[in-house]
Amino acid sequence: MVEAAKAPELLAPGELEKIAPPSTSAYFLDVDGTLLEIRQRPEDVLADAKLRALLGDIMGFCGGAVALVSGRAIADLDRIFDPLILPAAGLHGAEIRFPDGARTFADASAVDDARPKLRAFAQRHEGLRLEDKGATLALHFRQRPELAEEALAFMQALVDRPELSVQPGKMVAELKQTAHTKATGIASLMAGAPFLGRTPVFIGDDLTDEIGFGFVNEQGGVSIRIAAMEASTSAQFRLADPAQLRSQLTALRGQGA
Ligand SMILES: O=P(O)(O)OC[C@H]1O[C@H](O[C@H]2O[C@H](CO)[C@@H](O)[C@H](O)[C@H]2O)[C@H](O)[C@@H](O)[C@@H]1O
Repeated sequence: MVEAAKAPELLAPGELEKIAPPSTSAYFLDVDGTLLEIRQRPEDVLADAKLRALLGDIMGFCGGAVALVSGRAIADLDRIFDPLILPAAGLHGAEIRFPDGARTFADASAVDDARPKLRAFAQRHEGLRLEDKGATLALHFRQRPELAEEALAFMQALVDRPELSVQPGKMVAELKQTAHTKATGIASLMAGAPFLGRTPVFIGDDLTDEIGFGFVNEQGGVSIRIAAMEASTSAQFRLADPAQLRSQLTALRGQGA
C-alpha cells in the first residue's frame, strides 16, 4: 500500500508526464473543479473545443485509457463534452459506461422516498436548488451559502438506512447510495481493457474524490488534488487549479506525439 504524504506535494510544471506517463497510465478525471472551473449553475459548465481536443489526443496515445469520474450523470457529461464521448463513471460511481459502450445503470428507486421531501424543502427556501439526477439528489446552496448547515442537517435526517448517505461537496450536498463511490467507479473501469494492467491516476478536487484517492493509493497509483491551498487530503500531489492541470495534460502530448 502506498501511503499518501500528509501534505500533498505541489507538482512542478510538466511533472505529470514523469510520474504518470501515457505509455503506462490510466487517467481518471473528475470534471467540476478539476477539468473545468466551478460556475454558478451546473448547466453553465461546458468544455471548450481545446479541452475536448486535448482529451481526445491523450485518449489516442494512452490506448484509450481515459475516463471521466464525476458526480454528474453520464448524460450530462455527454452534454458538457459533446461531441466527445468518453468512458465514464457517473453519479459518484452509480452508473458506468465502459470503453465498448456497455453501460450499467443505477437503481433510481433508492431515493424515491426522499425526493418529495427534499423538493418541498428546496421550494421553501428561495435560492436553494434541487438537482434531480434520478439515482442521486443534489441540493445546491451556492446562492444561499448561509443555509448550508440547515440544508445538510435536513438531508442527513432523510438518511433512514445505512444504504443511503449524504455526500457533501462544493456548495452542495447529495443524497446517494452508500455502496456507489468514485472508488467503486474507478475499480469497475480498471477491471477491463484498456485500463487493466495500467497504473491508475486519479485527479479530483472535492470531498467525493477522497475515496478515489484512497483507492488509487492502495493500487500503487497516483492521486492528485486540485486545490488552491494545501488541503487535508489523501492525495499524494496537488495542482492549484484546472488551468495548471490543463498545462500538465498538454505536456503529455509531447510524450505521445
Ligand atoms: O464529481 P464532479 O465532476 O466534480 O461533480 C460534482 C458536482 O458538480 C456539479 O456541482 C458543482 O459544480 C457546479 C458547476 O460548477 C456548481 O455550480 C456547484 O455549486 C458545484 O457543487 C454538479 O451540479 C453536481 O451534480 C455534481 O455532483
